Amino acid sequence: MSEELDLNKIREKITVLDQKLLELFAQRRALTLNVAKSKAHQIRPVRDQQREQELLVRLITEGKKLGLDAHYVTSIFQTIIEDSVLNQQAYLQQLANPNIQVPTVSVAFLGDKGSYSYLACHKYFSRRAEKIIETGCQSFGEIMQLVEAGHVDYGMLPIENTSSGSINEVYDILQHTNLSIVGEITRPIEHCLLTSVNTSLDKIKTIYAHGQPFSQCSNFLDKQQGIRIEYCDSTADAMARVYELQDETVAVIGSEEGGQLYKLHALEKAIANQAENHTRFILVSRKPVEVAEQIPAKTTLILATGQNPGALVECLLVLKNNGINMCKLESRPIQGRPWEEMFYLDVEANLKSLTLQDTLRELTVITNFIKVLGCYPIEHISPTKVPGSALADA
Ligand SMILES: O=C(O)C(=O)C[C@]1(C(=O)O)C=C[C@@H](O)C=C1
Repeated sequence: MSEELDLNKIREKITVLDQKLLELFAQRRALTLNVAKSKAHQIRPVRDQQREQELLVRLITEGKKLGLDAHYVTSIFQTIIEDSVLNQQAYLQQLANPNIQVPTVSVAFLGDKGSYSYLACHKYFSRRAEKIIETGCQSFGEIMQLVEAGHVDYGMLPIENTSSGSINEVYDILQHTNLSIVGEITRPIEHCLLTSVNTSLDKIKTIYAHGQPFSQCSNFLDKQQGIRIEYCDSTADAMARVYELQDETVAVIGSEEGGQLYKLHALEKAIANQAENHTRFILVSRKPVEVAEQIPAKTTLILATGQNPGALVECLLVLKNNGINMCKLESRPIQGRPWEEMFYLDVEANLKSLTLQDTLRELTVITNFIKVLGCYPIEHISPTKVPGSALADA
């Protein structure tokens, strides 16, 4: 066989190229850290979407000359830019909060190894800490208690999901805590049906699942006949039970990534009702953080209005008049005060800004109760769009 077609030889060449690519990625990352240092100096925002667009259009054009598809080039560089922005944000946050606990952090989360919360912790701290000391918990209340008592630095809590909506239990707990929200992370939730032994769907008699994944996969489950659902405290708990059983008639709903930690494999993938299924998690801590001016910030408030008509509208008008965008509004009953509601608002503004300070003063006058739950960097990096003309002839 000619050397050109010798598989081992070709793979060796690919390995060499991949190594070079990695080194180039690392070099680019190091340069963007210098960009962050320069921006810290000049107080310029991390994100510069005009620069991103110019960069993408140039790379698409150059890529086409090399026979590379425009969508391929776009998706690679959007991922690189997302990493660059998140890295710069993490660096600037360290500068703004020199007292932040690093390089080792302790975090409490729901479930055990492999739960969606566990995966969110690892993703969140991957660019912020060298070592994570993990504490899996059985309930959201336990997570809050561990952080409040100082046994751990942080608690990771799921707060909303694009399919099943807000997680009320977490909202209710936030009414009664002194902890601050210091970060957020949104993760894709890719539910799979996982098994511990080789089997087929028609043999499955019992599915273990936590309530949230169960409701998010209701369409798939409705189609399965004669299957019993066994509710578990967490996805990790469900996965551990299925691993122990080593039974071809049982399966669990969980992520493929988490399942790997329990030697489970996916029998069915993408079983959620909605193809795009994401959960937003919040990170709580005893001490609030400051958000660097170069980073887009979100502030979460809770407030209670009087029972008079239009009371909430009045509050929203204060936001409107101050040009503050509200990205989430939620209401929950106030315990012990039937029919009265506590409102939770996420606004896109930095607590340090004069505009938000003025807004809070105005809101204080017209509400019965108001509290800031935290101000933290917006973690969601929406990809910069490239003009259709650049993508054409792909
Ligand atoms: O050039 C900058 O200003 C950067 O911050 C670097 C970079 C990139 O990684 O290329 C990242 C974020 C900006 O939105 C634009 C470009």
